[in-house]
Amino acid sequence: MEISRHVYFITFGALVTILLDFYASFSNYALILLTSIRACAMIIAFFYRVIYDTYDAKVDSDTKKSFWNPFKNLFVVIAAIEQAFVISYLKFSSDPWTILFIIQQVSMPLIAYLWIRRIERDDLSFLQYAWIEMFSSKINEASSVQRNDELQVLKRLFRCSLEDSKIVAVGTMFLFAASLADVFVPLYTGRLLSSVSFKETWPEFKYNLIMFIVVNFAGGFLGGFKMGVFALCVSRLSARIKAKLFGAYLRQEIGFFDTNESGKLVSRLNHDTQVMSSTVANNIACCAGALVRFLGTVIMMIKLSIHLTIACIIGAPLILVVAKLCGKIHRRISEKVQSLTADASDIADETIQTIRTVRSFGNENEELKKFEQILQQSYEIAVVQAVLTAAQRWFVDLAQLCMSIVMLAYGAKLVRDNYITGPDLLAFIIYQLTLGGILSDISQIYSSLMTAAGSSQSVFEFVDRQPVQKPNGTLQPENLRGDIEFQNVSLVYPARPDEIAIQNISFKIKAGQSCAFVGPSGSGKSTCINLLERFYDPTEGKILIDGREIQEYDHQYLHQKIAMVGQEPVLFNRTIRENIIYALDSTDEDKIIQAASDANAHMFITALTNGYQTRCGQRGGHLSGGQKQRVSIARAIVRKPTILLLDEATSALDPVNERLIQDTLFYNKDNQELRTVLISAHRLSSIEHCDQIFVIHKGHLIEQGTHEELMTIENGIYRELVRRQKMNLDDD
Ligand SMILES: Nc1ncnc2c1ncn2[C@@H]1O[C@H](COP(=O)(O)OP(=O)(O)OP(=O)(O)O)[C@@H](O)[C@H]1O
Repeated sequence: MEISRHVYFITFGALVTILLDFYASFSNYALILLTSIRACAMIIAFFYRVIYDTYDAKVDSDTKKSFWNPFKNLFVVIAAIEQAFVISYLKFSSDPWTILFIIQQVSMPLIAYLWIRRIERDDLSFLQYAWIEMFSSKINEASSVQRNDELQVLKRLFRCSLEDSKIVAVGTMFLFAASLADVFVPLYTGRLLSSVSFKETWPEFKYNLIMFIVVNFAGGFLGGFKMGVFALCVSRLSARIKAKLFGAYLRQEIGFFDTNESGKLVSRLNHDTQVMSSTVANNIACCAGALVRFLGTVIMMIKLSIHLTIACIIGAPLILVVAKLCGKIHRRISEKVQSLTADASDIADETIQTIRTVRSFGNENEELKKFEQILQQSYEIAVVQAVLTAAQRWFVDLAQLCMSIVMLAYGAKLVRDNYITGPDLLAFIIYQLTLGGILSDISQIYSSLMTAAGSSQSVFEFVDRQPVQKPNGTLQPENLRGDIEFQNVSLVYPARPDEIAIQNISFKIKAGQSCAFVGPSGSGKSTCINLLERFYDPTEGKILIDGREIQEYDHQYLHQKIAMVGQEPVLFNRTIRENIIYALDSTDEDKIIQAASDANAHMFITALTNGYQTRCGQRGGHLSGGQKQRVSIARAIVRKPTILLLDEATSALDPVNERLIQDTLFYNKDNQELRTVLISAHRLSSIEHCDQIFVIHKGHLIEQGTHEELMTIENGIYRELVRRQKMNLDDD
């Protein structure tokens, strides 16, 4: 059915009810007045709608809603007050017609309100809609698609927690038992209080006292167990999700890390997974508990007095409307506070990470000022938030107080008319207050479940993400010779999809050769080396090692045979020894010392107080640039690679040391063979002796040959680079 037809249908139904109300309330002027106002409002809205739908179908639905919403809310409020009047003037009896009439009166405005909202939004089921309507505080933010997604995500999260089904079952048992005990607390509190105030007999007082102690003790005791068990679930779930997410990160291709900042990924890992696990375990538990308590409380209230229960249900929307209105503003403000807090922590994080740069520019005060500015902004918003929190509390309390006054006045009338006893009225009032608490609990549970769904969605997206790289093969030949071939290789980096980093590059390197990539900065030298490490797969073309495509090889095998020392060698915050043997199962001490000696690092390491046990600091920050380079060279050669990739690996060393190390690098002492070595270097004097030199310029391979051959090319780039370097000119 179209939206407008729904509206006509509802409006027509409401008009019929109004006529019925006129008929029922002919002797009451206040009621006639209210009914008339409602009727006028409805008629105006009805014709407005007809005109709108007929003549101005082009007007966007938001504009229509902005007109329709106040009317609709007005109907509901007036209808609720009107129904309250109608009921208060009824002569209550328990005959089915009266009950039917009451149900119709109570349900009509609620149903109309819910349906109108439903049709204005998305095609949700009535129950889904009722749930969102009653408890959502972010009505306009999410589309139905999102809500369905959120529901799916929550279901999946729930399934994840079911892996601990036994623990969850025990927790749920305690939860139901504790909630059941809680249901009886108001009853016996009321009875105990009234046995004191109405001076009941000692046995009655004793019974109420014992029951009061029993239900309170049982509620607290079982509740404690429940909390403990669910806390266990939270930590198990959190550990599982964290491990899954971390595993998913490690599976991704390097391009993924180019496009997703590490801070964001770490925050997902630490913060979002925690939010997910704690919210789902705690809130699903709380939700189940709250529903048990809600049902129990309503049943007890009906048992104590059906009249008061109905009056209470009529008033409840008023409190919900107030709470929801404040909640909406509150949420917006807290989002702003959260984003400012995140900004502040970003600045702090970045400044601490780059403290050396900040210090070298003497920019500490500016950074502090920036930080303080954001703190000030978030403080100002926090003040508004504090005022609003107070106002919200005040409004909700006021609404509750009004409700309580009405209930007490109406309750007193019922006591006078002998519909309810004094002690039961007291118990009822306590139940009514408890119900308010439960409703607000449920609304908070809903909000935090939605927050958890938001966090989970992005976490699951990462968990499900399949790396956009060809899967690794299984090839593990016993001997890898070390022949390399590039066939028309091109690469576009994922972070820069519009630029070609290298294009149509082809060359062959024989096993045991040493080759160098040279060219101006940014020309694509490191890119060629990265491709051999399989950090990226070529966008076009093939890379062959010993005649087989690089992706056919097993991942672990390939990285045992190919070692790389990068431009900015990264060491782990572990000991030097641990850094050298990184990713190796076992290495005897002699081999470690041999590798360190070959990398010309043994001397400086043994000169340190703790020798090989010296810790390197974060990213190797406790060592000098040259020391870091030498430790990482040792790390590369200790595994006796068949192919060694050196990307500016000796740039921080003096020429004498550089030459010394290079001589040992080309030779694989294990099998007494030369190894294939690829060097990317700016210092051209260090690569003159290489078997082949590839000159790369703007992503193209433009010259290739030995030093001597390249020096003979007239106007050749290599020759020009050598000339400029000899004259100490910049090579860019
Ligand atoms: N991860 C990346 N994402 C996007 N673009 C990149 C990435 N790495 C390099 N580039 C770009 O690719 C081009 C080639 O870079 P590459 O690092 O291969 O140059 P290079 O010749 O090694 O330079 P240098 O001598 O300065 O190290 C450059 O334009 C660079 O900006």
